Amino acid sequence: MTAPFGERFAAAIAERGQFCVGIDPHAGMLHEWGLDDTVAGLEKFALTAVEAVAPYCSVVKPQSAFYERFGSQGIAVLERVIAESRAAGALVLLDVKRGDIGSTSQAYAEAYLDPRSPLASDAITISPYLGFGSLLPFVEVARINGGGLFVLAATSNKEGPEVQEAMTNDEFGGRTVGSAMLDHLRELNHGAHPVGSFGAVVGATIDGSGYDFAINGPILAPGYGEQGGTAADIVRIFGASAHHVVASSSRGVLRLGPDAGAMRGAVERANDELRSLLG
Ligand SMILES: O=c1ccn([C@@H]2O[C@H](COP(=O)(O)O)[C@@H](O)[C@H]2O)c(=O)[nH]1
Repeated sequence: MTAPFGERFAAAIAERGQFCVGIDPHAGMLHEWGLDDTVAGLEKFALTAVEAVAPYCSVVKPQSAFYERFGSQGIAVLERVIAESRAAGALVLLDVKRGDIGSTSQAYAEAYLDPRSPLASDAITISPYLGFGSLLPFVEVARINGGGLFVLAATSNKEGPEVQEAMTNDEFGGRTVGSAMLDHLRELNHGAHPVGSFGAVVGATIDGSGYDFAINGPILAPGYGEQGGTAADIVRIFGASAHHVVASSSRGVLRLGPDAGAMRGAVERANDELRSLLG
């Protein structure tokens, strides 16, 4: 039986560090690598990046949108990215930001977290915009299969605060929407050791004051690198909770390709920097 995601996450970052690489085959990046914006270009790009970084980082985060763009053939490439990243020993966090009414959430959960699915990953990102309760099928399927979830709480983009910093009414605790999501995660992870399986997405670019990040769960911090987030920001934003954070960068690493040594070097530098600041 697969161990709970939280256990596997804690072991992975202890062994390989707190840096996550996003495998995001942007059309412009394919062009920079001298590849065509075709399925063949996508496959070459994504698998070259996986081979260069997956053996050296704890978490690999393919962004589903860049594969979906090519329809079923792009999804077939995503399946290989997932399989080859896992074979290289990295945890795969598929960035799909799914979420719907409960019955549909159930189907999404089975698509990404049931090991019988061709897209089965270690963890996925999910969106709570239909209410946290609508996500409970994801929680059930994750529990059964040892999977992990990362719920959007305080995202890295400048538009996020319109929703995430809106206040809930008294019936729902009179707190910001982002804080409400962190509170739900804290409840789900209560008592888990070494850390729970239910994580938050919190940008490495945000102010962060006003949030309590002690959720006893993993935290994905995208926006590191290209969007301006730094290792110092991880310490500033998360404080004592920083030891459960993976800082994620996509373009910041991929821009160095197709030179595998350069991409691997970027992973090692980021891991070293995070280790020296986070201990
Ligand atoms: O708050 C969020 C949530 C997800 N993302 C995703 O992370 C990467 C960022 O890519 P960079 O090239 O390192 O900027 C991308 O897949 C986003 O969809 C995010 O940026 N912010």
